[in-house]
Amino acid sequence: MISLNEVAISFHNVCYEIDHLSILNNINGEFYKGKITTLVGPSGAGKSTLLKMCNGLLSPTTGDILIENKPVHFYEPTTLRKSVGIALQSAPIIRGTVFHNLSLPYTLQHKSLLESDAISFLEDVGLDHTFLQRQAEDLSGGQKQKVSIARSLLNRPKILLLDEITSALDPTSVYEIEQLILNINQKFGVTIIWITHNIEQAKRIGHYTWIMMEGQLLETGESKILSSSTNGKIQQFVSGVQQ
Ligand SMILES: Nc1ncnc2c1ncn2[C@@H]1O[C@H](COP(=O)(O)OP(=O)(O)OP(=O)(O)O)[C@@H](O)[C@H]1O
Repeated sequence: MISLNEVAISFHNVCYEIDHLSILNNINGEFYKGKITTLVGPSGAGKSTLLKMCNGLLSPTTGDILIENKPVHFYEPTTLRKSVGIALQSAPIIRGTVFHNLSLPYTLQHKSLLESDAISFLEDVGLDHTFLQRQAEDLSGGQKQKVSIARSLLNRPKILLLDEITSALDPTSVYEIEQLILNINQKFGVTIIWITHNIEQAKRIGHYTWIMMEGQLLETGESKILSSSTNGKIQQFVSGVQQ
């Protein structure tokens, strides 16, 4: 039986310009519900720009982006930010305890986070209750990233955007973060879009991959395209990154 993927986000002829400079050029493609899509390409290809369009941080100059079949501008910005979470390379941590850091999205919504819920969010990212009262600034890079991911789960997002979240981490932490993202994807069915410069990671983690270059979407498909693509530019990019 063929199972058809449902679409979480679709791009239709999306262009983005700054000061008449083309940053994204006619992007057409789909991110599938409950799947992990890795986004790869050389520095400056437009990956972060494209990611920021998925939660309304940036808007296309022309073209349309649909989230669950509705245009991005249909959603109220705070509703959109709740259903599309984001985690960045440098996990933003503020002074105070892990509990204080975790509570932040709720504090901003004038809500309070129950300690039992905070523990459950920490457990989802592989940290036990003893972390709750630790000073967040004293944590290792990998632990800070886990707290940041736990915080981005607080609003129970349907979609999670990840921008190079493991590029500053040691191999053990990289492995742990990969495992917890896989777990979040499987346990909660969260759609993941993950920018990475690590081709092996893109193949290991992604069900699908988008390959971008110079503001264009060169190829999309199952992540094996990173090995099997016959496009010379892609072959050159992949072999260059792996050297
Ligand atoms: N506000 C801006 N003003 C001018 N140029 C910008 C602006 N934002 C992005 N750009 C340019 O757009 C291009 C794409 O940037 P973007 O950060 O999306 O690339 P990227 O693929 O994520 O790169 P990297 O892998 O290095 O993070 C780059 O050439 C960048 O310099």
